[in-house]
Amino acid sequence: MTRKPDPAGLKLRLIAAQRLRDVLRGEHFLPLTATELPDGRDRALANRLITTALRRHGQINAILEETLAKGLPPRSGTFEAIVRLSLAQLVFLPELGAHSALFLAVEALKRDAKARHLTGLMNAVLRKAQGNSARYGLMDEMLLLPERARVAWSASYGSDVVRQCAEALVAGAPLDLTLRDDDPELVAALDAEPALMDTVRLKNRDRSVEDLLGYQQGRWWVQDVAAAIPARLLHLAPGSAVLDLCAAPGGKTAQLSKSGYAVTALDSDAARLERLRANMDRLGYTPDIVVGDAASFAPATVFDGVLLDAPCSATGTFRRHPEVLWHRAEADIAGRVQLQRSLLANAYRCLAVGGTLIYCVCSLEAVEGEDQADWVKQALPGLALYPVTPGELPGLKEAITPRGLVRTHPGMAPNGQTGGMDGFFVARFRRTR
Ligand SMILES: C[S@@+](CC[C@H](N)C(=O)[O-])C[C@H]1O[C@@H](n2cnc3c(N)ncnc32)[C@H](O)[C@@H]1O
Repeated sequence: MTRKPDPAGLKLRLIAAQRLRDVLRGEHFLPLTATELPDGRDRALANRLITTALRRHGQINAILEETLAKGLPPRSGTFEAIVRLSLAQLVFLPELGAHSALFLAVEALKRDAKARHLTGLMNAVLRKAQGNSARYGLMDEMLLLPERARVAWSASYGSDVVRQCAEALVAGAPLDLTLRDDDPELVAALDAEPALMDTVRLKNRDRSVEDLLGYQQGRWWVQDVAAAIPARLLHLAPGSAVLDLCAAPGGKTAQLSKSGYAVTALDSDAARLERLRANMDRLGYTPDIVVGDAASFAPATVFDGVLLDAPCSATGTFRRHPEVLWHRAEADIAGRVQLQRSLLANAYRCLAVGGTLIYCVCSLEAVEGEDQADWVKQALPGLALYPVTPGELPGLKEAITPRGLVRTHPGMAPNGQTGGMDGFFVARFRRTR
């Protein structure tokens, strides 16, 4: 007996469900690649379903609460991933058609021995959601954010910014590039617009990063406009010795190299440093590369500048990694705060008297940002705050706080641009003794 061929669209949903399941279990979201799903249209659709399910995670939680009286069935294989992908399609991507969402959800479930007994439940949930899809489509945007983030961000920035963050979560992020050289012809050919200093923003993007003009020749690197701010604030003389702690994959190493500094790039993750090395080879920069622990690294000679881009909750990157919002609990943010303090203390030891330290995190949590600047004041008295002035960030004065710290969030954009920016915090210090 010959087996019936799989219905069209099933394979991509099975692969998407696997990827979403991994992310729900705590992995970082990486879009499916051509190796995983060679057909470009299938791949684009699978990635769209996953990203919609992740961006709408909070609203889908509310739908599941209403439609699953007893909650998610335990030990049910891919059930949760499939129901989330199907709700994403049914409610938030109606142009893809309801029929395929319902039919392929059940077909996908039948392929999973741990979940195939739940086809009745899947049908019931999706039919209820279909009946209510107009109402679900208009759900409160605030449901998009977990309560922890809503409360913490409201306290730090006010409710308007929280709403802007919710809107930015749905909108996603544009692609920003930092240019290796002043290159107006390249900017025009890329259909990009100047965003801030040597950062440009692509207006349209119809291909993968590697296929964009100038990538292979190392004429730019991908870096959100907010992420490009910290390295610009060092202002040292060319040739100065600069230590880039926590450097991989090297966006800031490339900027420091471009400024003409003698750069040492350190990271504890050897595999990520290999990516840094490949990036520097492509761009033609030659920093010293060191595998080491930034909390205990003891250089033979101190540095004129240290940039500490500390490991953090990464909640400022939620437009590209919506899962960070749901993976970060209070306790693990507190763990990162302690790690950041030990890295700050060692960054101070690595810095020459008179040298400049930049501390930054891609986080929207004040405990990892503004509060750390307060901690430095009382715990590391040899470091004095060296305020950032409005003239240093033309077109982005609103990001500079009265104390001279830099705070960006997705509701901001430089020079009247649209498309927002990552949430970043930057503090600059000088070693006084
Ligand atoms: C925010 S990422 C750095 C991004 C990088 N600066 C850039 O601009 O491309 C944080 C990095 O910290 C590294 N890291 C975490 N703990 C570390 C430690 N104790 N010592 C050195 N690096 C560490 C991670 O491996 C990761 O590459």
